Amino acid sequence: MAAITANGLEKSYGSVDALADMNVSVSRGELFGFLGPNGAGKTTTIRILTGQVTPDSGDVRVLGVDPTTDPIETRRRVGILPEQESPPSFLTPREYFDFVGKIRSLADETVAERVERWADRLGFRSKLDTLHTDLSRGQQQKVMITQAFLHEPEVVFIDEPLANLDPIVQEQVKRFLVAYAAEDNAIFLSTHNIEVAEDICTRVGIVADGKCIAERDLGGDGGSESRSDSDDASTRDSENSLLETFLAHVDDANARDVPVMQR
Ligand SMILES: Nc1ncnc2c1ncn2[C@@H]1O[C@H](COP(=O)(O)OP(=O)(O)OP(=O)(O)O)[C@@H](O)[C@H]1O
Repeated sequence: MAAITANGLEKSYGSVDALADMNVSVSRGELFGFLGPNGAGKTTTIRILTGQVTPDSGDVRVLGVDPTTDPIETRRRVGILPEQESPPSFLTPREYFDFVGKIRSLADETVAERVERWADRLGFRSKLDTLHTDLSRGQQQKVMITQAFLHEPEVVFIDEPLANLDPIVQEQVKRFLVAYAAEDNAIFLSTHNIEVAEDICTRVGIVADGKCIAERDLGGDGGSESRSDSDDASTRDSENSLLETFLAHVDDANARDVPVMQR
């Protein structure tokens, strides 16, 4: 059973069609990159998959739960790292993690032990008792990464996890994400950053105009293995870099005459 599926998702905001027949499926063990330009529909898809927005039509399942009818159970089971979200300015990281631990039904000792581990992993131990308002953007980002993984969820949705982090921490987070997905979890990673996707993702979906217009297997180590079903487009993709694939499909989509890859 796939960890995440979305079939035929449509969503409009007034006259703006954010999603138009979005289809995507992610299995356990995958670090799936969701790659697309501004306004392509990535955040809207994540918000539907995490029960924050109701689609106009289409079916979604996350760990067998329907986020449209059971958003609370969905959010209980998954981790979410939203784009550009800050921890509460009036709390310290330790207070915030205690709060997150409570709503995640974690024992106090479990929270304390995991917080220590994450503070060491990301290098913010000295800031655990500093108000968030006095932390840098990067330090706040480390806190947000920690809260997403605190309950060790089987599925994690991440919007641009590496923004504001220094190169050493970026590398640590990337290696952590690869290892976490490999432990039979699923990570859904939305990004504009093709190099990051190429570096760590097992597979990417390229999104434009509210739908997934192409997919590419990367073999999990930045390799260039192509999909097993070899139509002309995927054969061509296997010979191109991810950047070339991305630009080709997005340009095609913008011209609105792309032959959509069969999925
Ligand atoms: N709450 C909203 N009200 C109106 N329009 C919205 C809303 N949320 C998203 N949109 C529109 O829906 C489209 C898809 O937006 P979405 O945020 O899903 O794209 P995205 O791929 O995440 O973009 P980015 O990479 O810039 O974050 C855009 O045209 C956006 O302006």
